Amino acid sequence: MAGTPASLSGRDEGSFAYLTIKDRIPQILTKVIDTLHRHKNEFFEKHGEKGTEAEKKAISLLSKLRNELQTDKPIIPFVEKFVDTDIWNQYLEYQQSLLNENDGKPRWFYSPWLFVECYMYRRIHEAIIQSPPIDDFDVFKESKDQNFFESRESIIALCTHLQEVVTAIEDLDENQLKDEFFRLLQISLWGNKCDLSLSGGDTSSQKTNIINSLEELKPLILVNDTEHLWSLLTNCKKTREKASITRVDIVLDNSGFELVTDLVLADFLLSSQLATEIHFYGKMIPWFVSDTTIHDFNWLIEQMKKSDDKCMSQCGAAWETYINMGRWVYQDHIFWTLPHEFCVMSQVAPGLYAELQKAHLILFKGDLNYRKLTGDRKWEFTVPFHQALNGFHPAPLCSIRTLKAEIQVGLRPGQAEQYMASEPNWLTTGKYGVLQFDGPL
Ligand SMILES: O=P(O)(O)OC[C@H]1O[C@](O)(CO)[C@@H](O)[C@@H]1O
Ligand SMILES: [Mn+2]
Repeated sequence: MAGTPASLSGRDEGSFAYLTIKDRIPQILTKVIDTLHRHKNEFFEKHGEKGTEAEKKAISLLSKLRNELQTDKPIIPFVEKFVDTDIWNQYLEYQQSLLNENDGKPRWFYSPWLFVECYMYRRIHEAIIQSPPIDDFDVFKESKDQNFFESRESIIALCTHLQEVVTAIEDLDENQLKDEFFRLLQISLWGNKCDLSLSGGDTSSQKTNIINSLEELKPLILVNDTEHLWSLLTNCKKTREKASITRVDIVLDNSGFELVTDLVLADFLLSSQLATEIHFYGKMIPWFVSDTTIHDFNWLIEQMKKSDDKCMSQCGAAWETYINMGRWVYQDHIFWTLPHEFCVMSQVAPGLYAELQKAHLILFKGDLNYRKLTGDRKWEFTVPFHQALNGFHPAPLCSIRTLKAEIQVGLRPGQAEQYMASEPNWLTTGKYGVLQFDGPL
């Protein structure tokens, strides 16, 4: 693509991309294989010998995949028919077309990191769907659920807080509402620390009450555009006609604690009438270990509803009502599990792009979405966010992301250098975060 910098890639030895492909991805694959092993008896009980055979088949396909990766073999096309197989295989051809003659085929440690990392998760899915009758098994389900259970205390604290706010909402003045909005945005931001891909699939839950840590964490927000979000939504609220809507779309990231923080924010947006309708987008297949699928979304709300904690169950019941009333809408689209940068969405998935255009504001949760928003490219730190979006402007948008990849744009001159000097890994530990807005002011 002319005028855009090169992609992050495993070609850069020692880079985070390189280390992810070398260490983290094989570790995740090994965990997936272990998980299948551990469920052997369950598969047998459910499907008899056929279940055992399927487990063996999936494991052999995944072992082959791990071997291809570790020996830097060419990226091979998908064979199993699925809704996105043709698009994926076309994309593989496109990656091939970008190479010079003597570069050979796209390879794990040579091609763009975003592409090969997405490809790995799609290959895991292929191994599973090639192994009926266990073809609907989510290899990451167990760890996603564990993250939710381990975060119980923080979830209770958060739900208790939300119930207090919602009960008193009519009495809150403009400043108090604004403070609450900022608080819940920050909670949703730090909720993004809890993904299971960065930790190589190891547990990463929220064990402390995050509300008490917000002040301490504030200096770690490198770009904080929350004022813009507040102006935009209060403006919508003031100018809105009686019957008209304000729609906020949330492109979800991880299930478990992070999803609770997002739903709490979504609840507040409706309760405060800053929005009248929320649309959520999840993944159609298990993705980057902890990403939310429709099963995770429904499962989590069900767990909340039947919790023995009163505030948790109140939240669960309210959220179910929002869904039944159509004020919360969950939407799937295969585009979210393709390897494409978002700047090509209008060509690759025009229907989805048109859908996003209906939003007054789009919130993109998490690091992978940031990588796709900016194309996972080696942008200068001071390049404006608007420029790095490379033409992707369906509606005003905001990235809510903790930094877990060597990419960040829109910083002030000197800001990056300041962190670089004292903390060489500042870009990849999830310690820092951004609430970064793009849209007309
Ligand atoms: O859940 P998130 O915030 O998208 O983070 C997933 C992250 O996992 C990693 O790919 C590491 O494997 C990050 O670099 C990546 O973006
Ligand atoms: Mn994720």
